[in-house]
Amino acid sequence: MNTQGVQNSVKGAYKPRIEQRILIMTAVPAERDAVLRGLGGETGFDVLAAGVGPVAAAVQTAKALARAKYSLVISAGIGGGFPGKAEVGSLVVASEIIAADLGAETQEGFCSLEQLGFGSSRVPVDEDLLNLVYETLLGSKLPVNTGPVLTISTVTGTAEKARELAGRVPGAAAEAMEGYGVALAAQDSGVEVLELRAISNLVGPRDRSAWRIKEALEALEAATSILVRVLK
Ligand SMILES: O=C(O)c1cccc(C(=O)CC[C@H]2O[C@@H](n3cnc4c(=O)[nH]cnc43)[C@H](O)[C@@H]2O)c1
Repeated sequence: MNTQGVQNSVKGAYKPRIEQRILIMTAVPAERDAVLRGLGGETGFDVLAAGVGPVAAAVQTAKALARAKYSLVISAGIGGGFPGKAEVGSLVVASEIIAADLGAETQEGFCSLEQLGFGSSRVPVDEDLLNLVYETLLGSKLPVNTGPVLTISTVTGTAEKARELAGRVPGAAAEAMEGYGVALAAQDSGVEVLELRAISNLVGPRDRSAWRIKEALEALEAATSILVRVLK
């Protein structure tokens, strides 16, 4: 928990200590616009489209955090769901934000930053905040799961790679391309972070024609319109 928020022992009791803004980072304008529609003109939120990938996300998040005070940063957008963990059209709230391809390939398999001794490839999510968001969405009857969300720089395009990632991160629910960049910038500023993904496709063999972007953007909008009531 950082110094900008207050928690007590009651589950789901996350409350910003003073009125501060919430920053929502998306990748592309279509995601930003879905979030803005969900917010319905509510004040206290800044919503940005940073570009695709963790580097653009980190750079733009850090710049935004330098411009204003925020109590919370949310990485939001569409994402791929791991088969059996998150269906197309559903939502995933990250329990942990993991840089899944940051490391080294070896003859024995993938070596993470931790294994290489270069720090952490994982950014934790505050448990009370996660519970508040997950339970709110669950209560709203929107299809929602929680689990680790992987950040990758290259969209997974084979069943073999999907199996490798799921094997490496037990319980992995979704993958996307920005969460870890947003999370690292937030962590560096001592601000809490969340990642919310609306599932447009399954992680596995590439079939861009099967991506259900419209449905995912509608789910993102619906989730935002529910969450706006509890996050402020
Ligand atoms: O073409 C469009 O209309 C359109 C509208 C909104 C978003 C897009 C994107 O292509 C966004 C790219 C964005 O999506 C995330 N994403 C979605 N599925 C996956 C996946 O299976 N693996 C990794 N990332 C995924 C990712 O965060 C990209 O930034 C197009």
